Amino acid sequence: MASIDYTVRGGGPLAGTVTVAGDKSISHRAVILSALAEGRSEIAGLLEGEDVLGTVAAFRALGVTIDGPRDGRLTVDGVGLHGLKAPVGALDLGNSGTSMRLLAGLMAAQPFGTRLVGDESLMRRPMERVAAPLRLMGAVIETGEGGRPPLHIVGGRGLHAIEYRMPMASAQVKSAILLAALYARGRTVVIEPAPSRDHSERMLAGFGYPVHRDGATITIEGGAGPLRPVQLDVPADLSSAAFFLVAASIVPGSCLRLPRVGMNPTRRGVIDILRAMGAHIEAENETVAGGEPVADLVVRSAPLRGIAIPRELVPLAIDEFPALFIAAACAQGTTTVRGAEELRVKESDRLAVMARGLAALGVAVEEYPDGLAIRGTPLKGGVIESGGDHRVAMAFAVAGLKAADAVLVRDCRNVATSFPGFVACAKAVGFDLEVNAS
Ligand SMILES: O=C(O)C1=C[C@@H](OP(=O)(O)O)[C@@H](O)[C@H](O)C1
Ligand SMILES: C=C(OP(=O)(O)O)C(=O)O
Repeated sequence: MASIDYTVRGGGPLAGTVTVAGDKSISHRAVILSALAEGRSEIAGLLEGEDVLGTVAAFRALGVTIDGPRDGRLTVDGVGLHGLKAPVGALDLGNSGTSMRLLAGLMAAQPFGTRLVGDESLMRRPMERVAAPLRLMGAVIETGEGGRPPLHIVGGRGLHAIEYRMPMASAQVKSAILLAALYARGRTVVIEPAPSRDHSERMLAGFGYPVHRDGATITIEGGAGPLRPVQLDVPADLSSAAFFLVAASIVPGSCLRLPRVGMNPTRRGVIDILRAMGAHIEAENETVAGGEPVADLVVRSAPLRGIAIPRELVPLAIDEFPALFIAAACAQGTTTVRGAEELRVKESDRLAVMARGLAALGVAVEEYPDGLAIRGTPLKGGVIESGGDHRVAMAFAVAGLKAADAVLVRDCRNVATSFPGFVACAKAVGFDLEVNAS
């Protein structure tokens, strides 16, 4: 398959409104819980990115009738908690860690077996983190070599509740356990080492299923009733908005408006970090959509300064580090992040791939096992290997706005997994961005 490359050149101020697509994490969960509800749910604002389309395809293969998506609208005829059917063949979840880990939890509780596979990147990602707690619940799961996919899940095991202290802050692990716990005998307790995104807890409650939180402890009782279908509006994805928050901050004279962006406190670390660096971001028209806080964001360019990013903000901004590293490269002084070793097991090793790319643009970067130190430097042009990682590709497209010469970003096809409209949005507000197939 031809590689999709971006060429970005520096330019004038960015201006206008960017309507970023629906939140990826919330979209996955909306599809999953709608499929398990008793009756028809209607979702608006769904992300039509490949990752979410993979989750939709998986539920069709599990016997759920789903209409759409069209213009972000999806109608799901939920089959109830016990209505899924055995799929024919393996479920291929493409590039999506969220799909594989959440489905592992759900499939562990089904009366039939399943096999979960993915693309080259997903087949390298760690899966023992979900398999281990699910086995403690009574599931039988085989992982591939080194605890990686494929996942072979033997069905027909009655699960029982556990009390589980998670070793890392991971919403995917937490959500896999919560989905399995819907079917488990007894009361499951999950304890988080630090807050991770809480969309699953919020959405389960929205579908009428009781979930209790007390500090770091989440409690859920198996068999506590059906999920009731809903009408749900997915907010715009702050993780996609982050590229534009950084872009407008670093290009002098810029001002962008981003409507209806998700502002969940367990997601908004990127705003707190950028503000601490001196960014000018305002939230207007704050309201609630689909059980999630949303706001219109207005960002204006501002001189940024390097900071030591507080460790407690790391899980709250985990997907935004590629964008934040570009902000750091354009800031005055040095920015350090530590405690971010999870970045090594995303779609790529985001610490290594970002460090290499920044170095290619002339930035002084020091790499630690769990972080980076980046000294702000005027960027030169160059060629960047994205490692097939959508967030790395978009981050370096933003860097191109500030580089002295063109920045060529290779292997950008996977931008379609999380933000298929990225190029159109970027061009509409003034990016000088060319797409080439090589
Ligand atoms: O639950 C989710 O929707 C996600 C959780 C995070 O992963 P971890 O659970 O591995 O931290 C994040 O990086 C991913 O993009 C989406
Ligand atoms: C890590 C990410 O997604 P996933 O784990 O679902 O592949 C991401 O979107 O940055």
